[in-house]
Amino acid sequence: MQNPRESALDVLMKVDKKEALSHIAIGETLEKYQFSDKKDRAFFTRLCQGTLERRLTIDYVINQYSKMKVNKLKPLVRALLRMGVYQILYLDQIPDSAACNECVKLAKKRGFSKLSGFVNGVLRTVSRQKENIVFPSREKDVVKYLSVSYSMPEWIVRHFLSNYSEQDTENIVRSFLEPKKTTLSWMESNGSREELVDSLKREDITVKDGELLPEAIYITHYDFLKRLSSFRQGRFIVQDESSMLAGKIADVKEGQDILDMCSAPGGKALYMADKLHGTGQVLARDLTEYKVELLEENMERTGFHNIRSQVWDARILDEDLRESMDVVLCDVPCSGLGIMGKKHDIKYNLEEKVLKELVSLQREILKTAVAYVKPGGVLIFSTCTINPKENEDNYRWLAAQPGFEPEDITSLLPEYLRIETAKEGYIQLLPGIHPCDGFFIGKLRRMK
Ligand SMILES: C[S@@+](CC[C@H](N)C(=O)[O-])C[C@H]1O[C@@H](n2cnc3c(N)ncnc32)[C@H](O)[C@@H]1O
Repeated sequence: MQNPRESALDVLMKVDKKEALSHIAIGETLEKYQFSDKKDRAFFTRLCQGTLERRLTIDYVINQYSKMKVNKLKPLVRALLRMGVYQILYLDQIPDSAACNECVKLAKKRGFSKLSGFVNGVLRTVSRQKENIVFPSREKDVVKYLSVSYSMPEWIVRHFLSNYSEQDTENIVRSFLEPKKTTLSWMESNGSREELVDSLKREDITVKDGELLPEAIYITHYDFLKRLSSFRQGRFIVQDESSMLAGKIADVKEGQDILDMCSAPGGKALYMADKLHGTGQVLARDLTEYKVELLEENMERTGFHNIRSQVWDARILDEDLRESMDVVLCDVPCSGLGIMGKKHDIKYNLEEKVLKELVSLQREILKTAVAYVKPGGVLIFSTCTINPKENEDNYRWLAAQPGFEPEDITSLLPEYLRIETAKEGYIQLLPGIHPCDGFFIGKLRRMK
């Protein structure tokens, strides 16, 4: 990586122009420069992620000190200013003068010499005024306050406030800005947990036990996961504990037939295949070839033989599978409001009207899902969102289907998650309140 700031600038512009999703653009650059200096790669990643996750706060600050509003600026100048302000406000180890100078140099290098003075002026003013910035007052307008302070669009803040207390809403939006955990899910079929931990430590990775499940391992100080020998040997998959919990609640037993209707890139399907210990079968489906290829890459890496992939639109009923499955997992496409800390694009790209469309798509998928569960079998419904219309309402609809009843999941949960709703068959995990992504899991059984 010749210049991490220039690489970050390219990513920020691509994302701003909606030419790529940020995690993909960042991942591609890291892959391209996988042998570059570890420090440069870490700085590049922080600069991209930090600038993106704080974008609304940064834009508010730029608008205070620039005579031209952020949305009127040329894309390159906008990206440079955002990146510069991020360094000035949030990266203590970078002197403000270095942040300004490097942005000015990049403006000139990219053919914007005439605007380099403007870039310099705005950044130097922000640097001088950074202790005096006036942010919206909580007392006057709590929505604006939470939106600007935690870089969250106002409609999402309003949406959270309509479902949660002001304090819980603040905890949720704050949590999205906290340092992200990378969590590995140990694949027990491919070696012991001790062997995995030893192998990670040998490659200088800091390892800590997860909080909710024994499979979970938190890692820090790693550089490029795909280069680790334990990754190549399929000893783990990257998976948040909330997703592992969906697999755990499915409570699979050796020899079972399992259908995962929306499975790519395969996290939960692999978790369940692992628990079958080489027996039974997971049929893992997704909508497109591209998605199924992502799943297949992970299948190949873990080497599991009891999982089969297939392109299939989950809205279409497959008569051949009617009442044939011990476990059906329906991890539906959703608004993703629970994972905005990891996927920064969601909060900026999602539109309120899409929430409704998602509920009807989910309902279409759930309608076919119920048909596949054999008498005595279970249906697991999950999402990575925190929207009652996508979660509790859909779950209630499922519970009202003839022959289905909610199943108490209390005994399958770690002690501290044994909340009241678990008895009614579901749990809503909230970021900032529980130590994982925002996630919903519900379980129902078809009566014999
Ligand atoms: C939440 S993600 C699944 C994550 C996956 N279960 C895992 O643990 O890795 C939802 C998936 O639903 C897929 N999807 C969307 N519409 C679909 C449809 N009509 N039929 C099948 N899959 C669909 C998306 O491609 C996406 O991969």
